[in-house]
Amino acid sequence: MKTIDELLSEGVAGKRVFVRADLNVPLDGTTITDDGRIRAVLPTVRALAEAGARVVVGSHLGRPKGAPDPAFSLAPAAARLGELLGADVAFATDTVGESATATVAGLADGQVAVVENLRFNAGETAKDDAERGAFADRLAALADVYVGDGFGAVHRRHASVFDLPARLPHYAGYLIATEVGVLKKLTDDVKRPYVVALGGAKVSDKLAVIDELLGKADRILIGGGMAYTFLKAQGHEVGTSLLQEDQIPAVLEYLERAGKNGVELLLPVDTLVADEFPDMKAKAPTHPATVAADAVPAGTMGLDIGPETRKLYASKLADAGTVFWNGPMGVFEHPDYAEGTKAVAQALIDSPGFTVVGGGDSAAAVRTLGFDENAFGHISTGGGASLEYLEGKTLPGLAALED
Ligand SMILES: Nc1ncnc2c1ncn2[C@@H]1O[C@H](COP(=O)(O)OP(=O)(O)O)[C@@H](O)[C@H]1O
Ligand SMILES: O=C(OP(=O)(O)O)[C@H](O)COP(=O)(O)O
Repeated sequence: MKTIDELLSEGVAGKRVFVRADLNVPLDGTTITDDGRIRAVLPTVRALAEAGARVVVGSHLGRPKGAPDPAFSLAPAAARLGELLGADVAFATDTVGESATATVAGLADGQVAVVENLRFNAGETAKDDAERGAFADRLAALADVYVGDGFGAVHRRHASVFDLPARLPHYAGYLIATEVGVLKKLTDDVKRPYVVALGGAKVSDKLAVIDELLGKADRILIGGGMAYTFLKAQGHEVGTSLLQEDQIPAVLEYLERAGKNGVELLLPVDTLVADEFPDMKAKAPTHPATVAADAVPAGTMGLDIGPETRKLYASKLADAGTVFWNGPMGVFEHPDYAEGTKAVAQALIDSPGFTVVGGGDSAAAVRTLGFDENAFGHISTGGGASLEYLEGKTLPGLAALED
């Protein structure tokens, strides 16, 4: 994999460099609640700008449906990037259209532009190679060189991640180099017990990784939205909690295989439930009830692990040699459902092992809940990406940078 240092030594002054970043930051309206992912790409953007490149930053934000949607505009992220760089950052109101073309043409050496959300274009995420390729061709017309630095999206076979680098000279940015360096250590030299804690809301993606993890981890702690598919699979009521019904057979097989392989696959023993999902903006008290995991009342929604589970999971992390944690244990954005995530974060800090927190929201959670970033071994900007790396999978966005 050629790195950005090689690009810089070859010289980039006057060249248009497309940086595929992951600026998928959590937003409250148009306010960025955690800018960690923007900070993470600064070294790459700054080095290119200082070397006189015309830097074009592209990213997705959220999961819009292949068409413009103001709720997912990258404008707030572009503004924050400008503040952090201490320089004006131009913003194109489309991704490959007239605004993008004019904005990029107007860049002077050393200037930076952000183009609008890549996923406002159906070609970005299309399954069809030709459709993705056609969009990648349009992106390629905006640049002379490609730098991949959106680690959080390298597991996606998307046009800007996979097809675009094939069309331009390509290099890995500093963030990708750092992330891969740390995760490689986790695959090459795992100190045991190796404990993986999984939660969050991207249930379908993350249930799938357990398949491989059953051959690697000693303990897997399940929390967040994915817990309820397990509880349902065991025949329990889960009310209106997040549920991936089609993965129930897979989950039953995981439970069986864990038993055979001697892997501890732990589920919550209690959970906090409420009648409805909390209003995040109001942050008003919601009066959750604590119930046993096998006694979720019909019509209620599980929103955090309960106090007994917090204690259980902390004890399972207390002697860990290595910990990888992806996915908040509950809806941590609301104070009534943050205790599970806080308890697991604290247990990582207290654990003697090497600890990695991965994922946009997990990283945001530890920062916004007031934990010291330096108390963890590594905070990765990618949840799904780091999980798939740890599974040993070939990641499209890394493979594309290799040839
Ligand atoms: N029980 C739950 N029900 C619904 N959402 C949940 C639950 N537990 C956690 N979440 C949500 O999961 C989201 C983060 O999920 P995800 O994107 O998978 O994590 P990451 O970005 O760290 O990979 C958070 O916004 C949090 O509110
Ligand atoms: O937030 C992200 O991943 P993560 O939640 O697994 O950390 C990345 O920006 C990828 O987003 P996606 O899962 O919508 O492709």
